[in-house]
Amino acid sequence: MKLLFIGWLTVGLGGLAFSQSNSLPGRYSIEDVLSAPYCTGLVAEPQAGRIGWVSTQEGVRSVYIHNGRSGQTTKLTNYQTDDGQDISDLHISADGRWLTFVRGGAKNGEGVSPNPTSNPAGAEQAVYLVPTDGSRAPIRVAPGNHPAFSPTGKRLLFAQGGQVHLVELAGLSTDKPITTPSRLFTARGFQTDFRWSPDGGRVLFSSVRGYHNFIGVYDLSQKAITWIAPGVDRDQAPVWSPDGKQVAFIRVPGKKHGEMENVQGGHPFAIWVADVATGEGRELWHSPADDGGFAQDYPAEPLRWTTTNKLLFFSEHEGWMHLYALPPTGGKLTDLTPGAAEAEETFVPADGRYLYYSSNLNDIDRRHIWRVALTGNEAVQPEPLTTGTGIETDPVVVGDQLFYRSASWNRSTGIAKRRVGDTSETLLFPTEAAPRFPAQALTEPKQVIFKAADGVEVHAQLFLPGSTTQISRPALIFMHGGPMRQMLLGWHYRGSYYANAYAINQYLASQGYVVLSVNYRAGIGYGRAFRRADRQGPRGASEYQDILAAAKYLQSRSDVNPLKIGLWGGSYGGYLTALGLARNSDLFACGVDIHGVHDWAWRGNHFSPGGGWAIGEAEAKVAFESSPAFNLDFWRSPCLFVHADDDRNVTFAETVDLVQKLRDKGVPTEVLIFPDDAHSFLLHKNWVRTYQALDGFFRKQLMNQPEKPLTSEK
Ligand SMILES: CC(=O)N[C@@H](C)C(=O)N[C@@H](C)C(=O)N[C@@H](C)C(=O)O
Repeated sequence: MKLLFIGWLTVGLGGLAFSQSNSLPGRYSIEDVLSAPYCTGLVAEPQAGRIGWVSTQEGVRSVYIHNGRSGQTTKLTNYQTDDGQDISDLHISADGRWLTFVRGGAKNGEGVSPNPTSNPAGAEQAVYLVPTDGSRAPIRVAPGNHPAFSPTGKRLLFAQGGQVHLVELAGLSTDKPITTPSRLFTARGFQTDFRWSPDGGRVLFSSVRGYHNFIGVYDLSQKAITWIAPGVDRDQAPVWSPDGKQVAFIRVPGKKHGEMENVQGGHPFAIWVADVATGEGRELWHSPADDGGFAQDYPAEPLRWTTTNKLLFFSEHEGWMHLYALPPTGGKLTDLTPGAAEAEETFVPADGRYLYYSSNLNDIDRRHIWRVALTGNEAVQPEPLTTGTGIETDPVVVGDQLFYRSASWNRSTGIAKRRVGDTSETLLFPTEAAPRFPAQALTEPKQVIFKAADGVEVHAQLFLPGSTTQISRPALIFMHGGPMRQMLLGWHYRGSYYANAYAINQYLASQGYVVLSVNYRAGIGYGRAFRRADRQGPRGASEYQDILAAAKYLQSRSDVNPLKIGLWGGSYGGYLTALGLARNSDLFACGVDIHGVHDWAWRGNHFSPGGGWAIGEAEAKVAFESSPAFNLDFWRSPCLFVHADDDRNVTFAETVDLVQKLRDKGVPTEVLIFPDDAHSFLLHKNWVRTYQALDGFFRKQLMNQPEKPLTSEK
């Protein structure tokens, strides 16, 4: 696939020439720092003593399984290329014999899956099954997603076109190990959130129907659906009681005419319980305010019913994302994860005795694993299971072993284990470092805290070049996307998008820049008030104060050249990059804007109703004024724009429009465009090209050095 590299190059005004002697020769390349395997999708089947995960290395995605009893790790797939086909949604059957996964990206509104290689045959999203003994290659079951094994592991449900399908798993010895998939039942709406009953005889699901959702139970023997407490609400996240006689679910108010999605807002929610036999339900608890939405969207398991008969759910009603316990008969609500911190990924073993979770408690710019007892009446006492300067997330427990995703400031995210209670970890995967990965050449980021003009405290991570000579260096400000994200003092856990960003900030420091990664307001990690800061984004861009404060911090450093401060970021970070250049080209010498939002008012009308931020007609003016596109008269600094045109999060037109308008004004722009890739680039080589272009652009603009020749395409 040929890349379009259209340079609209106008030599930018340089300001103070940056001394050649300050640009340190890179001790490693961009490909080197992106060469380590990166592990995601950690899943456990404790009954079978197994865990599974996905390892992505330079775009090659592989599925692994580890047998906790034998200690053996087996690679179950043999994909060989940077093919742009994501692998996700792993599950292991209770008997441990099968693993299922989804390969390929979800369809968009036109029913098309991402096809980043521009494969003329197109691309699909499909469900696969693979025996855990590695005896055969994965079996493509059917187009679809959301696979779910039955309790015996002999059946598999999956979604196709919003309907529930079933496949039976025969013995491996037969030449036909699975039956032909068939639709299990038909219901109106879009079925999701499948849950097998403990006896495997019924399937619990959510039926999404526009303004409302119903919870349904399909009985396989009666071939009948029972609707659970149908109302005018959006019922979601249903779970079974341990005895299969009841279900619990989260009830969110139904949609009103004209109501639009708002990623930053919240909505009231309630916890309900119902009898399956009668479908009759009742409310056990409701949030005191609009504390739902993010609390249910962010975690993998928004609601659980433990075998120790407790309902566990997330809520922000006390100002932080905490997990709460509620008796299924109603009554006292218990905060299981107290403290000025957020709880994220969770795991509860079958015995229901403990909750394991990841949190930034007592270490707000990292993540560690904690545990809290769910039985007995003793006071809630969270116990730290991992500490130190690493980043640990996604806990799962098999027997007495705790497995989790483990990273540090100079190690990409792998899979580690330790006996519960031990202070040291064993790195299970990868078993050896990638040959080119420059672990010894990386710099440990330092925590920096400063205040914005309105007094809001902002956390950041500072990456300093290795050289100790105090010289006046160029500096770069990195801004994450979302904006409900948080960069950390180590390799990021939220997929390759942010793991790559962390790696490139390391690389830029190695090139001689002072790099500051800014956790601006509207991000997570610092409580609900910070995340839902007033007048953010399209309502006034209040978070821009934090970027100005970051610049002020850098200007105060004697090792920074105040005339050579650049901006870079992706998506929401691209938005803030463009906003900085539009509003303060006097402060920011240049920028790299990767698929940024540039016109909130346009997004509110053309991306989705309200643009995901509930931007209505009444707010269109303030939304436009909060956008980079609002006033381009003062934009002088050069900008490199990078965007893929099958972007389903930030429309490609946002960059086409802005670049054309900047060209009309003679503003120096460059573009790097990837036909058919998506928002978070699915092709590793596109990330490499992006960062090579970013490296060359900053070298030219901030170090007055010629761009390095691009490495040849592999
Ligand atoms: C509806 C909406 O805006 N959802 C946001 C999560 C979103 O898509 N944000 C993008 C602008 C963005 O920053 N995307 C990536 C980088 C992310 O981290 O979400």
